[in-house]
Amino acid sequence: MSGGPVKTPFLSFIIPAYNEEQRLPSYLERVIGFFAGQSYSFEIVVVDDGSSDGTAALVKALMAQHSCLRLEALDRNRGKGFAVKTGMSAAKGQLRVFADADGATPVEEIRRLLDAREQGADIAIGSRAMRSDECIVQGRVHRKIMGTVFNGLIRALAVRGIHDSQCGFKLFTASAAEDIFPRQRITGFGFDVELLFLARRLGYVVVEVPVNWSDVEGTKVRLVRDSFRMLGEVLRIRFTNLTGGYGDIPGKT
Ligand SMILES: Nc1nc2c(ncn2[C@@H]2O[C@H](COP(=O)(O)OP(=O)(O)O[C@H]3O[C@H](CO)[C@@H](O)[C@H](O)[C@@H]3O)[C@@H](O)[C@H]2O)c(=O)[nH]1
Repeated sequence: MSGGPVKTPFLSFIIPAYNEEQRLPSYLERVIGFFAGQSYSFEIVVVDDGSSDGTAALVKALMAQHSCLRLEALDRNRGKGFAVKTGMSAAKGQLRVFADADGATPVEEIRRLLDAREQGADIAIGSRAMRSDECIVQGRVHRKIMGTVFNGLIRALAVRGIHDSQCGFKLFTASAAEDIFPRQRITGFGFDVELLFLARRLGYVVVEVPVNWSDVEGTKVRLVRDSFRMLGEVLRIRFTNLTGGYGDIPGKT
């Protein structure tokens, strides 16, 4: 566990975005409005993942009005994992949070991640699978079933004790981020699992916290195709670990 409570941190809020011209503007306005009312300083880093629509242009237009906003533009579509990694390395905050562009988890839920950090977490991850009276998870039934099956596999193959590896709402301290992200290999949706796997191996305190989440129309995830890809990525994590591909990390087996 590193450090105690962090007072008035500088916080980076990273949003990976791929063809998000429809969903991003309202979320960005909400995020900017929320942080403007907080006592700490912040930056918002949007990583445009080689979008073919007007995502980058709309962020640039908003940058003229909001100095807290930055854009990292990838020259081609590289995958959510690559986009988050890029945002994390461009970020300057003592605390670094990434969140999906559709606002499935309301930005206000960040208080739950910050509370976990105050209590000693190096990494706090939003979870849709933990029971809490305060939390509402709204989504389609087939996705919930797939999520349950996928997370069961994750627990068996890669990271024990995690109920929801895939929720796109996660906080890292700067030191944890700077240790973990350079080791990340997976560029697709399976990257969350790799991050958690590396965090565990490197001895970071990972705390899972229940958050509100709702299925927002316009998901880019293709259930069958992306589920198989993720499964392949999880197997790749095991293989990379077994063959020493992660370099000098404790507990390679
Ligand atoms: N599809 C896709 N999305 C990308 C890409 N690069 C960045 N993203 C961004 O990744 C985020 C998640 O995509 P959504 O379209 O919002 O999908 P979702 O159904 O809400 O995603 C859920 O499942 C994903 C896979 O497990 C999770 O990564 C995500 O957090 C959430 O739980 C969005 O911010 C999207 O712009 C890419 O190459 N492809």
